[in-house]
Amino acid sequence: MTSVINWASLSAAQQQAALARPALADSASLSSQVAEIIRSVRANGDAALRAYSRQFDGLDSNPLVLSAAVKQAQLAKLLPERKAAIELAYDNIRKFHAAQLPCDIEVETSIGVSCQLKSRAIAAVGLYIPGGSAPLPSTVLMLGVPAQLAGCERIVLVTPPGKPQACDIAPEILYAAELCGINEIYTIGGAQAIAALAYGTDSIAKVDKIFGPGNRYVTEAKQQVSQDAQGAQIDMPAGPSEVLVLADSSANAAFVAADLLSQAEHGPDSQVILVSDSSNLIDAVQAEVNRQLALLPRKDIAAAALSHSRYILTADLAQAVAVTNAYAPEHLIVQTACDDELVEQFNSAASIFVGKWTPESAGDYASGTNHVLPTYGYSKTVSSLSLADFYRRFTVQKLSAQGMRNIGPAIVTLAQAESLDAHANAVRLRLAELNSIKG
Ligand SMILES: NC(=O)c1ccc[n+]([C@@H]2O[C@H](COP(=O)([O-])OP(=O)(O)OC[C@H]3O[C@@H](n4cnc5c(N)ncnc54)[C@H](O)[C@@H]3O)[C@@H](O)[C@H]2O)c1
Ligand SMILES: N[C@H](CO)Cc1c[nH]c[nH+]1
Ligand SMILES: [Zn+2]
Repeated sequence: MTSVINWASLSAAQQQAALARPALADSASLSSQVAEIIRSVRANGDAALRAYSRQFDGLDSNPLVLSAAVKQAQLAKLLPERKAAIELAYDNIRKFHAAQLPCDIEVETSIGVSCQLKSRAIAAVGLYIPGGSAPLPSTVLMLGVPAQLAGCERIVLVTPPGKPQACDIAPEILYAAELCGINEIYTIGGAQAIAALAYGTDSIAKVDKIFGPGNRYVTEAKQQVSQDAQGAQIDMPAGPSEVLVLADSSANAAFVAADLLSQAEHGPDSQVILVSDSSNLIDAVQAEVNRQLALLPRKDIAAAALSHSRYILTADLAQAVAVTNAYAPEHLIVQTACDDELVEQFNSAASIFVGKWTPESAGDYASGTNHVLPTYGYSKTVSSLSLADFYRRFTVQKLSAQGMRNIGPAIVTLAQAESLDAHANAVRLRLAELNSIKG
């Protein structure tokens, strides 16, 4: 059993340490390892991609490009009930994201001065679908549906190939991709896939923006390429899964334990936290976690994640809310006697699951919300993935002669205040011309 942390007894430094992310440990060596992978892909292109597939994914020769024939052969293996479930999830995700379509706006700020805000789809997007430890067709929907709705011209999907062959991309991934109209698919994963999307190789043309979650290598690579002007923009740091459950004595311990385990099974560096004002509930959840863990096929992975899980006892629910806001979880599940009241008090969770009938699995797969979410505490300022992320916004302004007369003098005054005479001249010349026409 993991020991229970009594929050009130910790110093500020101990509280901060108790909320540290395991995936961020040893970040210096992670950063240099990933930098070397990116450097090698930039220097050696496809050859580097094949070498890393051999090293990390155990593949002797990776074709890199998924052929139409292999795709059809894999799709033929799809089970009907899985096809139906993917379609249900697709429909719900599409409904929720279609409601987010941006509207262009036009405002006349002064008479004769028109300002517009327009949105246009980003032309080329790269979607990273994790596949190291489990293929995630649900992530194809989370990224592919908004890319399709936005109307991105080129949608590229990369995913690590299953063993023993590069063509072993799960049929569910391929069917979800087909629903989203994605035809350009590459059998690569990890930091090397991110480098290929950001800089291009002989087989893969570079994209403008990279989307998608992944393990610590993938997430670090996304952050590195986004800091290079020649690289690519990214959606957000969406690393190893995290869930914080805030529950009181009214919660169902078996449900809470199942919710914690559902994220612990993602990977050894996932993090799951229970915060409660009830020590009885914490004891009951710990017992349930041990009982349910033993029955899981992925118990070794979940056990590794549980080794850095936390059970935090707070003095009351107000303190539980404060701990939750300080941690800024990717996912927050609330199971208390006053859920709706508490929801208003959270200011940093990326996605919130309210009440005993709302497991995180609902949002992971099929409620319609997006499961690509910021981790590592970034949700304090970074939002969950939405349709807007697939657009670029830009402004358009147009002044008529009257508009120039109306705001020109103020522009000249402001330019003079900034000692930027050339700025002022660009307006003075026009005002002079207007005055001469008038005269
Ligand atoms: N935050 C989110 O929105 C979100 C959503 C879904 C999944 N996730 C997370 O995505 C992650 C998926 O991880 P995964 O590992 O299963 O798949 P992945 O596709 O992210 O990573 C697999 C790749 O990692 C590379 N790799 C493995 N070991 C390496 C090493 N030692 N050095 C360098 N590269 C190495 C390999 O190239 C491999 O192909 C999980 O942590 C899961 O929690 C997050
Ligand atoms: N919980 C993950 C996001 O952290 C998303 C996911 C996909 N499949 C199952 N779960
Ligand atoms: Zn999940």
